Amino acid sequence: MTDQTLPDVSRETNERLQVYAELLRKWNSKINLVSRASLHDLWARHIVDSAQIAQLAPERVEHWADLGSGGGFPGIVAAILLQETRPTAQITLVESDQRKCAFLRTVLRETECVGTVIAERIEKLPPLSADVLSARALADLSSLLGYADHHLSSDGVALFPKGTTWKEEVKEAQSKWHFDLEVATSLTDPAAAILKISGVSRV
Ligand SMILES: C[S@@+](CC[C@H](N)C(=O)[O-])C[C@H]1O[C@@H](n2cnc3c(N)ncnc32)[C@H](O)[C@@H]1O
Repeated sequence: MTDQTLPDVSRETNERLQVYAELLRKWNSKINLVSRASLHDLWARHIVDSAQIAQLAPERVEHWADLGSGGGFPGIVAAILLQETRPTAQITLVESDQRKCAFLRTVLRETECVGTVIAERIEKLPPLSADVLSARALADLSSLLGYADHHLSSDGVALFPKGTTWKEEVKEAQSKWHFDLEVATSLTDPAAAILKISGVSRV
C-alpha cells in the first residue's frame, strides 16, 4: 500500500513519516500498536490526526511530553515534525508497556529523531515541566487535567484530542478543575475536537 504525504512539510519529514508507517505495519503484526481495522487507513486515522495536533502547538515549544504514547500517536508524529521546525525541542514519550517502549525507541532511532522514552506509569513520575503536553485515547478529561496539573509548566498548554462526547467531558471536568479552553474542530472527524487547555488548577 502506498502512503500519502503531508502537505507543507519537507521531503525529509515525509520520508521520516514513511519510515515510521512502515515500522508500525511491521511491528503491529507482533504487538498491538493500533487496531488491525485502522491499519488500512493508517495515514488518515493516525498520522494526519496526529499532525493536526502538532500543528496547534505554540511555535516556540521547548519540551513536548506525550502521555500514554502507545504506538506513537501523537508523540512520534510530533517528534518527526519538530525535527524539521524546532530541532532543539526536547520530546518525552511516556508509556508503561515495555514492548511499546522498545518500538518507540526503534522508531526514534530509525527516523533519526531525538527523544526520550520513559517506560513508567505516568502517576509515578516526578513533574515533567513540559510546555506542551499531549495525550490521545488515554483517559477522560478530568483525569487528563490531573496529569496536566502535575506535568505541565505554569505557562504550558495541553493538547487533548477528544471524540464526539467532548462537550460532556468538558462539563464534567469543570466541576473539578478551572482551566482556559480553546476548541479546534478535528480535520479528520467534524464531530470530534482538539481541546487546547491552559491555566489548570483545582476547583
Ligand atoms: C489506548 S492506547 C492509546 C495510544 C496512543 N496514544 C494512540 O492514540 O494510539 C493507551 C496507551 O497508554 C498506555 N497507558 C495507559 N495508562 C498508562 C499509565 N498510567 N501510564 C503510562 N502509560 C499508560 C497504554 O499502555 C497504552 O499504550
